Amino acid sequence: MQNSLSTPYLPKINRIMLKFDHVSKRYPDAGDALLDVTFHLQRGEFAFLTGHSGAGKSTLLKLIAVMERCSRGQVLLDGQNLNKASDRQIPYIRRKLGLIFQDYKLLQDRTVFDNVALPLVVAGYSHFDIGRRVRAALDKVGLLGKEKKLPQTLSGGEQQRVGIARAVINKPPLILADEPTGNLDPELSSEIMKLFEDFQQVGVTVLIATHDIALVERMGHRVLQLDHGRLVAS
Ligand SMILES: Nc1ncnc2c1ncn2[C@@H]1O[C@H](COP(=O)(O)OP(=O)(O)OP(=O)(O)O)[C@@H](O)[C@H]1O
Repeated sequence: MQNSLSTPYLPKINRIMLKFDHVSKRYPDAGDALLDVTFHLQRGEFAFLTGHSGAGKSTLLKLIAVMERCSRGQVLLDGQNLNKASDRQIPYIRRKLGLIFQDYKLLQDRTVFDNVALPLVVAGYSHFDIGRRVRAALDKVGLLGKEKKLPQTLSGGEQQRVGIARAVINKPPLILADEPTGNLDPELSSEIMKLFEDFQQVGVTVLIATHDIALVERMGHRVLQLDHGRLVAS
């Protein structure tokens, strides 16, 4: 029998952040975009997702963000079965994710501050908390002096940093990035990747889809490789 004194009152933490269990995805009137994909990411892992154009990288990320649902198998995010998630639960699931895109997806008529603040405004944070947290996030990505600028006055690398600050402002446990350095030169790409590594250092799980094989090889992290929807290396 277990001694209750030896059992600390800790919240249950799933060591597995993300699990794909025999996942397939078929789009109507198209072939299988993913076929029998099985892997998992431990909390705090850093992995790249690679593969040719059309291999299924974006589809895999969309299943995690519940922008698409799988046709077979199961996707579990932090222990939650996403197949069973109701539409009402989707905003709460997405708060666990920091989503980063190749084209930054910034609001061009809003300042850097407003772009980064957006998730906190939506979540109902106080004015005081928003100011404090936005400045801390901008400091982290090296943009503290640029809070009043409009995105189009910034370089590509700076705009992506704004996108990253916005993605991490809610302290999500999982960062998903789809070709985050696709529009950047090698030096800026390395700087952005260094930022992702900094988040991993504090326990965040990171999954980055990229075509940039040279960058992937240079960084030496785990690689999940898709080929025509099948996972051929993990
Ligand atoms: N909404 C959709 N409807 C129908 N087919 C789709 C849809 N989205 C993707 N596909 C198809 O699924 C396959 C995988 O596409 P996906 O965008 O996931 O690949 P990818 O590896 O991200 O490619 P890229 O590197 O070019 O972005 C492709 O054959 C694509 O044409």
